[in-house]
Amino acid sequence: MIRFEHVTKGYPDGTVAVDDLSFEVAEGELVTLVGPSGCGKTTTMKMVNRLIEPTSGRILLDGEDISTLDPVALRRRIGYVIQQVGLFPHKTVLENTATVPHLLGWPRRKARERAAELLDLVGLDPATHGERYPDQLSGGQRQRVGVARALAADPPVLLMDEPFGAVDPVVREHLQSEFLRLQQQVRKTILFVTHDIEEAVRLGDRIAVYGSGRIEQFDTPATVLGAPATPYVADFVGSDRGLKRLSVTPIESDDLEQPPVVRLDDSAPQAARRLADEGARWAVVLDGDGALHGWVAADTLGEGAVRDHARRMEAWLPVGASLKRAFSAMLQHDAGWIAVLDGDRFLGVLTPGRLHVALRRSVGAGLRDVARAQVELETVPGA
Ligand SMILES: Nc1ncnc2c1ncn2[C@@H]1O[C@H](COP(=O)(O)OP(=O)(O)OP(=O)(O)O)[C@@H](O)[C@H]1O
Repeated sequence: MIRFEHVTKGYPDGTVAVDDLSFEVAEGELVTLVGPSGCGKTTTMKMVNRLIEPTSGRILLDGEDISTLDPVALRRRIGYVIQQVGLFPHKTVLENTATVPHLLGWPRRKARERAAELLDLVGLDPATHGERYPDQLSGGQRQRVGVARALAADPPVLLMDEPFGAVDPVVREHLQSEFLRLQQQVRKTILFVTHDIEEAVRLGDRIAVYGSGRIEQFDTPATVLGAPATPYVADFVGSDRGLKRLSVTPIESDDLEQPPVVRLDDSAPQAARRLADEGARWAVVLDGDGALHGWVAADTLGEGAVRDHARRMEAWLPVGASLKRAFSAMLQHDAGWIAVLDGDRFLGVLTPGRLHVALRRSVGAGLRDVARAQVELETVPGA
């Protein structure tokens, strides 16, 4: 969808902001560009909407060389969100959001309807917030208007330059979660600049880690954290990269252990004998429909049915949740294992041992992907 081919940007004073950059962003993919200040992230992004022209190389959008396109028409195909938001102070939130549809010549009513729909999508009530002016909103709300405005004309591509940089960490995390949810719905092709590695791994399908003017590694968050390509990347992602990896690795059904399972209506003495035979100290308890009810300890199984002795499960997780959530739930409930469900269906339990295996699996899987990434990076000398 967006392809950089040997793109270099040099300035007359000899500064090389971006040096022979080659990479590709697939349709519907969110790529985060991360690196220290001055490494060329913003330059990379601004070359896509031609706010900056490369010195050499070319950028293709959907196969078309963007240098052959009219810059104004090009920008209307590309949503742009920046940290300072850049809302027009004398226009209402609704008018701000409708800016691009208006420029595209949409009828006024249609543009306003679209703007209201978008405000709703980013979590702002158009009736309450739509008629306000930007200075009557909080910083987080202004960022959301910025995102809504960028999406208004439904551009296939979004460029986002530290869009959540100006808000406090709590609001920021909230905006990131909402943004991820939104991206699930709209599936735009996104280049997202940040200097925050946490944000980069949380949001990116893939991450480009920048050194000075060059990409040092371009891969999935799990691989960048699990197998940094260079000492520079290892240093940049931080010594706690193992912990960060927990948050980008999902629980898969293959990671789970299968403990003994009993049903609520089973006879308790029979269940006790079975657990004793299997040498198990506890079992998961399912109801008649196979949905998770809770668990039962072998040494508490007396007379009657399992339901008379079973305890409700305090915590469980959906398959696909992050290992970080699993680990955090184990700590919070002081539990040695956590049940994992697919909808209502019980899949198995995650234990600390399996969690470790899952972490190693995520790096292995990431490494298998490296072949693909190398193909894309092979034209970048030294990367
Ligand atoms: N007009 C210019 N003339 C000379 N050098 C420039 C010019 N504009 C940018 N640069 C330099 O290009 C390099 C890359 O800048 P860029 O804005 O892309 O960095 P960045 O990674 O986005 O940094 P930040 O996170 O601080 O925004 C920097 O060293 C910057 O000083």
